[in-house]
Amino acid sequence: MSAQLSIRNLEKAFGAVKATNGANLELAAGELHAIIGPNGAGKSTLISQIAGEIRPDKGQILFAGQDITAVPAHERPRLGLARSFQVSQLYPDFSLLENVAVAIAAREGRTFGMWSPLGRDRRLLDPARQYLDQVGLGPRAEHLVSELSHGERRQLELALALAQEASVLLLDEPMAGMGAEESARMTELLMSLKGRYAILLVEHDMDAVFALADRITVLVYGQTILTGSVDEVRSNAQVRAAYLGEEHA
Ligand SMILES: Nc1ncnc2c1ncn2[C@@H]1O[C@H](COP(=O)(O)OP(=O)(O)OP(=O)(O)O)[C@@H](O)[C@H]1O
Repeated sequence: MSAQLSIRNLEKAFGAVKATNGANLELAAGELHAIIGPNGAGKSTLISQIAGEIRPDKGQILFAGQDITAVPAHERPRLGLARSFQVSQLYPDFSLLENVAVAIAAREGRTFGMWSPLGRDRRLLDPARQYLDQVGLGPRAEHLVSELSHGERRQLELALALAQEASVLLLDEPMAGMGAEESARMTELLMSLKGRYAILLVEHDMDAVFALADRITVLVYGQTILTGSVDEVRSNAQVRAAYLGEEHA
C-alpha cells in the first residue's frame, strides 16, 4: 500500500497537557482509516495538525511523500488535502447550490463579491449540483442553508469537502449530534465514497466505524497505541479495557 499521508512521531503540548504525544499513522490511497479513542485522547488536535491549523511541536506530516509539516492550512487543499468545512462558516441565506459554487470559485482562486451573479454561472453551478447529488442533497439544491436539518448540514459539509477536489478527506465526527436514521444515511454516504478518496475519519459512533473502516488506529493520551483491522481492534484486550467496554467487543 502506498502511503498518501504519513504522520511520524507527532507531538503537541498545550501547557502541561500533551495532547499529541507520539502519534504515528499511515493513510493509504483509497483507504478509509478511522481514528478512535476516549474523550480528550487528542483526536481533534491530531486532525487540526494534519489540516495545518495547529503547528506540531515535533514530528513530521508527509503528504504523497512531501513534507508538509510547515505548509500553511490554506495551501493544503490545493495539494489535495481537504478538511470538511464547518457549516457555521457558510452563508445561511444563500442556497446550497450557491454555497457549493462559492467553494468551487474559492478553490479555483476566483474573486467574487456578494453582488456577483454567482447564481447564474453554469461553470460553477453544474459541478456544484453534481457534488450535491453525490451527498444526496440534489433535491434540496435550491433551498437555503438555514432551512436544513442537522443531518443535512453535515451532508452539505461533506459536499463542500468534495468540492475541494482533494484526494484525502479529513472528517472530524461527521455523525456528531445525529439520530440513528441520520447516522445510517451518513454511513451509507461515506460507503459510497470509499475507494475514491483516502479518508481519515474521527468518529465516536462505533457501529459506523466498524461498518466503514479498512483500518482503525486507536489513540490514547495523544499516543497511537494500535493500528489494525476492525477485527484486530475489536478483539484487542487493551482497547477493550481502555475504550470499547463490552458493548462493542
Ligand atoms: N487549544 C487548546 N488549549 C489547551 N488545551 C487543549 C486545546 N485543545 C485541546 N486541548 C486539550 O488537549 C487534549 C486533547 O483534546 P482533543 O480535543 O484533541 O481530544 P479529542 O480526542 O478530540 O476529544 P473528544 O473526543 O472529546 O472530541 C484535551 O486534554 C484538551 O483539553
